[in-house]
Amino acid sequence: MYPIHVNLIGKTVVVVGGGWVAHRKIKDLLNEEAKITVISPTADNEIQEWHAERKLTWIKREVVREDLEEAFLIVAATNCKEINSWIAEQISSKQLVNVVDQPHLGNFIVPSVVKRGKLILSVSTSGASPSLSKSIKKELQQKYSEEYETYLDFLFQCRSIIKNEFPQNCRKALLTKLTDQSFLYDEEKQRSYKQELLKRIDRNLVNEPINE
Ligand SMILES: C[C@@]1(CC(=O)O)C2=NC(=C\c3[nH]c(c(CCC(=O)O)c3CC(=O)O)Cc3[nH]c(c(CC(=O)O)c3CCC(=O)O)/C=C3\N/C(=C\2)[C@@H](CCC(=O)O)[C@]3(C)CC(=O)O)/[C@H]1CCC(=O)O
Ligand SMILES: NC(=O)c1ccc[n+]([C@@H]2O[C@H](COP(=O)([O-])OP(=O)(O)OC[C@H]3O[C@@H](n4cnc5c(N)ncnc54)[C@H](O)[C@@H]3O)[C@@H](O)[C@H]2O)c1
Repeated sequence: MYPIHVNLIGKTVVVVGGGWVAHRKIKDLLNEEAKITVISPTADNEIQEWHAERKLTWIKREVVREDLEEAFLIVAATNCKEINSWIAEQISSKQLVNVVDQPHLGNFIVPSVVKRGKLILSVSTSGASPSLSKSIKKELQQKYSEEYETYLDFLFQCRSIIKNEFPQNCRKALLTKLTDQSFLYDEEKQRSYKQELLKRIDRNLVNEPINE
């Protein structure tokens, strides 16, 4: 299994089924700003609310082949094994499909995820034990606290400045320095370091060492 992070903004996603498993996958897909269509004769209350709020489109019937044609990504999440396998058979080699009850029939599986802003930690057991993925996720939630969100924004901004303004030969040292744990919980230190970088650029001192 080759792990990748896919940009789903505006992409057409079809979820077949409207039960608990579909619900869990849809919740995460909504955060990705995908264009979601749910095909299912029944849908749980929250899926119906999302439909009413126009966050997704629920088509209240059984799936047909045409529903799948335009989709970039498909989740086969019905409680019917035969329907889920049939969905996997309809998919072209250019589409992504997740089959929730027979993962080997699809071409991707969904990991357990911790998000802290730009930091994304995803855990998979290659399907061996979703429960273990969930429990490792809980350990990571403890270890990687909320502060990482601000810290990642700081790293992103400093790295952009360094990449654009500092000479190649001193970039690596500066970038490594930024991952020093002492920055993590200290927003004041983050601010002053960023100021120092900008000051260096203003004064044309980009080759001088920085003592933070
Ligand atoms: C990570 C997570 C993401 C998500 O779904 O959002 C996810 N499953 C989660 C939870 C979970 N799933 C199941 C249980 C009950 C306990 C158990 O069975 O262990 C629990 C625990 C719970 O609910 O507490 C049952 C289950 N899951 C699959 C099957 C079918 C099979 O194995 O054949 C069955 C049996 C159904 C049956 O009994 O019939 C299959 C898959 N589940 C995966 C992902 C993929 C592999 C991930 C990996 O590599 O580890 C894969 C292969 C396909 C996929 O769905 O992409 C999410 C954690 C959410 C979180 O982080 O909080
Ligand atoms: N991958 C996972 O994480 C995971 C976890 C638990 C269970 N499962 C498996 O996922 C499957 C679904 O579980 P659930 O709890 O969501 O089931 P559920 O019974 O709550 O929901 C099934 C949904 O599929 C819909 N459906 C049935 N036939 C359909 C059709 N022909 N076209 C469109 N929709 C149709 C139903 O109307 C219903 O909304 C189960 O088979 C279970 O084995 C997977």
